[in-house]
Amino acid sequence: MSDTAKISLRDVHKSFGPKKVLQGVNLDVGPGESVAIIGGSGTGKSVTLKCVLGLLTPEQGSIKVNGVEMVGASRSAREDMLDHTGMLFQGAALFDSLPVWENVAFGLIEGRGMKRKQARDIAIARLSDVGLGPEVANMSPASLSGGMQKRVGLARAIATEPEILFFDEPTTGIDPIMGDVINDLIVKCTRELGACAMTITHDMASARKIADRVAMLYQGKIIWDGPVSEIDNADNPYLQQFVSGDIEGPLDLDLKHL
Ligand SMILES: Nc1ncnc2c1ncn2[C@@H]1O[C@H](COP(=O)(O)OP(=O)(O)OP(=O)(O)O)[C@@H](O)[C@H]1O
Repeated sequence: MSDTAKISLRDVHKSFGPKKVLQGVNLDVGPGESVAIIGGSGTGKSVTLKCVLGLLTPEQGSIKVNGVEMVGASRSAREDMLDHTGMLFQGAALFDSLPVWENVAFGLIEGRGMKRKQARDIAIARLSDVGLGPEVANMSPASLSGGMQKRVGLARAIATEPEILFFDEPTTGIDPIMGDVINDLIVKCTRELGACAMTITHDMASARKIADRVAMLYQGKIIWDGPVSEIDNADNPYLQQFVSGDIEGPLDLDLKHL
């Protein structure tokens, strides 16, 4: 798998002072595949994502994106990688100073140098893909509901037709019904692009819907990795406790982090 993987992590270690967060993470995301990294609060999901995006540097291990080593990569190699990716941030992270369409078109105008008129037309088409009409194009993101902001964030993530999509806690902060709408849109948009996706989430309903495969992070390692269809029958007590949400079980939930 690692030769053809779009994203490949090998023996990734990341510490903060004495705190060892990642202690040998191995994970592959294949072409067109959607993988969710699940795990409790503070297990290192965000740290893993930040390492892949180059926002944090692991002290050991390899992270390849499209076959290119990202650990210790030059700024231009990292920018080239980011040019092929789209990202839906937790909380959408839109610029309130720009109208909705310019948020969606940001990567097209700033990254690709596209003319504003053409970029605006594409932005309106992408907004339509996520169920938003042209009337929202000139609105300020601040005037939208949380669910609409997530949709705009998704439209922005897919605007440049990336090969790789990252979703950071896509359903956090919105109600379960809107969360389900976002999950459906993520599946639709990812499929239409033929992109691969890496999602970090602690929302099992979202992971089940979005992902082909789930990888569970615990104590710095992926302790279970398998198809979504095998989650319920998996013989792994850590995964079972996490999936069922039981308080009692082998997961060593460190209450200091909650
Ligand atoms: N920049 C940093 N400096 C020091 N410690 C950090 C830093 N970033 C993360 N950590 C620590 O790494 C651990 C893992 O954090 P991380 O944010 O990856 O957890 P998570 O699994 O994403 O949790 P959540 O679901 O609550 O967001 C935590 O103990 C956190 O305090």
